[in-house]
Amino acid sequence: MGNATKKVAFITGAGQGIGEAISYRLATDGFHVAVADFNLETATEVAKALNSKFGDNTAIPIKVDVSDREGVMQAVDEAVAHFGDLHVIVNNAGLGPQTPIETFTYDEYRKVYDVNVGGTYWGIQAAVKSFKKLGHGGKIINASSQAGQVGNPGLAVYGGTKFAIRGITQTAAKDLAPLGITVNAFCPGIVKTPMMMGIAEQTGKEAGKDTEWGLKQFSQNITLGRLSEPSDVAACVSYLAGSDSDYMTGQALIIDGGMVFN
Ligand SMILES: NC(=O)C1=CN([C@@H]2O[C@H](COP(=O)(O)OP(=O)(O)OC[C@H]3O[C@@H](n4cnc5c(N)ncnc54)[C@H](O)[C@@H]3O)[C@@H](O)[C@H]2O)C=CC1
Ligand SMILES: CC(=O)C(C)=O
Repeated sequence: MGNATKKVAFITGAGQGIGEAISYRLATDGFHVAVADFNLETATEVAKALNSKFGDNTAIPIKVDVSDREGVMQAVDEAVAHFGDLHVIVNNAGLGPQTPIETFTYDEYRKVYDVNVGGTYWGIQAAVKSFKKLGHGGKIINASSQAGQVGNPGLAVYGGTKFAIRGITQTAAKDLAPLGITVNAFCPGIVKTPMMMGIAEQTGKEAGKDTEWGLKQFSQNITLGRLSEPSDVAACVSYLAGSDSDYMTGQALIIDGGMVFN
């Protein structure tokens, strides 16, 4: 069994955007947080900020490339060795480039699938290995998207990965329930992060317009009339990471301000 006094969460893509907000929210909820990112500089900044707000050893930064299976295994082991336990993994890291359907290349397809889908597979495997070693179940939380609910123009590759992540979530939920492990996904709408600003900029550029125009193309049908803050998403992930969601598995929680109605 593990020996941490607080629960422990491992969060990928935690150096900025939604992952940073999830790190902050789970630290607020009382978790130790492994702030894992390809960019060690931003991960270190986030961990430093959490330690200064919530106390020493609340968080540690970890460098990881989620597309590298062995690297993910090692990164999760590093977090468990440091904190002594693991209860939650949030497979949040993702890439979201525009990929025009007629012209995207093999390399673009491979890169996005390796990070978004591969990173989710390897995060699941690493978490299960640790949960089993620690002798308890746990929670696996995967980042899908509203673009994994409906097709978004220009996002053929990204959208494919986000639909795939919902499928992986349902399958893993069935495979892992006997081990006391729940697996759920979250599906944000249009969230004000560097990723979304990049997509909006490119959409605008291709139409000879600016980023603001590009953003409007994605955000004009939001029922609540505003874009999402990263903290809106983090609040729902807090629910998925906590005991209130214990009787929930294989689900995809849609947090999109009413863009997609099922
Ligand atoms: N921003 C949005 O509107 C939406 C985002 N999402 C999903 O939420 C997740 C987070 O998105 P954002 O915060 O917007 O993205 P972002 O691009 O702002 O941040 C992503 C983070 O992941 C890290 N990262 C990228 N590749 C990595 C790799 N191979 N290994 C480890 N870390 C890596 C980056 O360094 C960065 O810190 C993604 O999975 C995205 O698809 C879903 C729906 C909407
Ligand atoms: C970036 C993203 O997930 C969108 C447009 O839904």
